[in-house]
Amino acid sequence: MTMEQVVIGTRGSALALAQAELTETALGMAFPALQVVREIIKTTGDRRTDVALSQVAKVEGVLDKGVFTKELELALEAGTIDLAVHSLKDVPTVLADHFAIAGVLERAPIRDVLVTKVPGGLDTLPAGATVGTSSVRRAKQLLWLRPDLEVIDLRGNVPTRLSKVAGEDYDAIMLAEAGLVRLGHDLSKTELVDDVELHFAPLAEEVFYPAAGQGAVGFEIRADDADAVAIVKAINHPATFVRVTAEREFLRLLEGGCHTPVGVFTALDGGLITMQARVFPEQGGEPRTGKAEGCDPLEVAKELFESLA
Ligand SMILES: NCc1[nH]cc(CCC(=O)O)c1CC(=O)O
Repeated sequence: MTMEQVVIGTRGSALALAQAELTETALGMAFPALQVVREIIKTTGDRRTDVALSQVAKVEGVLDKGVFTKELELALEAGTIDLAVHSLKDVPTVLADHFAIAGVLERAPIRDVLVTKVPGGLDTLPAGATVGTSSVRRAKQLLWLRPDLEVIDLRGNVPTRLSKVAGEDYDAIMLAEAGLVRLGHDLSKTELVDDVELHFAPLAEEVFYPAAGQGAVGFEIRADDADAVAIVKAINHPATFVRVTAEREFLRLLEGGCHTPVGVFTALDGGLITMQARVFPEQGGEPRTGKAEGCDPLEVAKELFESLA
């Protein structure tokens, strides 16, 4: 990139575009003279809405997840973009050496939300209700908290999924609060979708553990692009960066050994990081939960990992 112009790469979903716009606004405020160009890139995850998300990586041979990020990395590599805007929870915890996450936006809420056709929350869903999600983390926790529920795979971007819960196949679905809020939904009200009234029930993170990095937007750049590093540092939100660094490090340590569903979240109070995790064994059974505290994100992650290992 030049210091006159930066090309940002984004997926084309409504949420991705909303996040690209937040990024452009932040860049515009920090660098009024900088020309910001937007390049929309389709990823494997956007093309393959026909297969369950957990299968996309296998079918398409995309290693280490990366189903929503690989094409953006290819564009970074090719120099067609200088900065990739990602939902951080979709970014693999291990990047090639020539890439880096140089900064993040201020985090949106981290909770998961149950979207239902009858008012109420997870406790009041009728026995045997069907809940749509494509996340193994959400599926495991749902069935652990409510073994009577039926979890059904559900793909598509946020507006598509809202439309699906309004239909007949699902009594409820789960979505990230961050995505809903960034798309302008007001969770304190009911909402009419396809003439059906939908209710939003955010689940406290201590009840339903979010994904590492949930609600955060991360900026990936070429590690040797000093100009890109500098502009990203200028719009970085340090408190969010500390929290997501801890969460992603915890996930990275776990992934070294196995591929298990995990929920993890942090809080930051002054300089003190508190991290809690819920890890489901691969073979099924009761999850392990743990908590660690400290001031260094990598150390907190390591301590929690070791206490659960
Ligand atoms: N590809 C799924 C994805 N990646 C990021 C978000 C929402 C925003 C976030 O959690 O940061 C979503 C949708 C969802 O989980 O409901």
